[in-house]
Amino acid sequence: MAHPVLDADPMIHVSDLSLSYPAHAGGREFEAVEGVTFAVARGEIVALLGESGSGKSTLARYLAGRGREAGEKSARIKHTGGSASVFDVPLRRLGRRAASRLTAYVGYLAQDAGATLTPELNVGDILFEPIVERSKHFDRDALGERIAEMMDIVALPLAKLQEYPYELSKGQRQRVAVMRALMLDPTLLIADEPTLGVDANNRPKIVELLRWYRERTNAGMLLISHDIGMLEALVQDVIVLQQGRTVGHGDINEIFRHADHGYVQRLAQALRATAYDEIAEE
Ligand SMILES: Nc1ncnc2c1ncn2[C@@H]1O[C@H](COP(=O)(O)OP(=O)(O)OP(=O)(O)O)[C@@H](O)[C@H]1O
Repeated sequence: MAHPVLDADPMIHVSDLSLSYPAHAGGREFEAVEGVTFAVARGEIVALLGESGSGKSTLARYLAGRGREAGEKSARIKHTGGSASVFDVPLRRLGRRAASRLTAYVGYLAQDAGATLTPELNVGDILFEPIVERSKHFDRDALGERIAEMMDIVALPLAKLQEYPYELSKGQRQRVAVMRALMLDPTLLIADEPTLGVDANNRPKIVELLRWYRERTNAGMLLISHDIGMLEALVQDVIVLQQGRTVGHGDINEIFRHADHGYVQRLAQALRATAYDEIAEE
């Protein structure tokens, strides 16, 4: 069984990758990602962009080693072509044990993760949960200090540690979810829309948290985000998907300035317009 090589460079290597959802409810197998090629170098932050339904979440979940984790069979991702590896571990036919070995190092923030926090746990327990699940022996004081530092960065008062998800706003829940994804010190973070549902004033706090984490650990990141503030602060390379295929790939400024694909041009315009709207709001 392949063991994760944590200093592998690139961290993520994807070549001509195709991913499908199985046929269900009388429908056909659906190819969500088609022939995608890219790499994320060690310590690099790359963004995946593209309109709704372009395959971003499918690709992110698969690369996070969670492709077969979905409860329903119909949501399990099938590797139908090409290759993908993370920390030199090939993802095709990844067994359960190999997956759990890999996911110990790959943090994953699912889309809308703030909405799926365990309702019966308070924020403190939600943050400790991944650690407790891994081992009963940990330095509670050191972790407590780290949690306090993260709470400060995302501007959540410490009193919130005692509150339950239903007592928090949507944006507060999302901030807790992002903190939780960092608790196991992932060497690679794959995050699906980390600032989604967070108001414009609080989005920079999530950006700040990711920047802080990255400075501490030099972790690599694959971010799905259309948040222009986040892209500008953290990202250099972007991959643009449309209907499962790559339609742009390269330096963010180059891609947006010299976009030769109509969709990328429209996306760049839309992102600029969003940024201006936000400035106008403030
Ligand atoms: N469980 C599933 N079964 C069949 N098709 C699916 C399933 N989940 C997603 N799809 C389809 O796969 C395609 C890619 O979906 P995906 O969620 O990866 O796109 P996305 O770019 O992340 O979109 P969004 O920005 O809306 O999250 C879509 O056409 C979607 O309808």
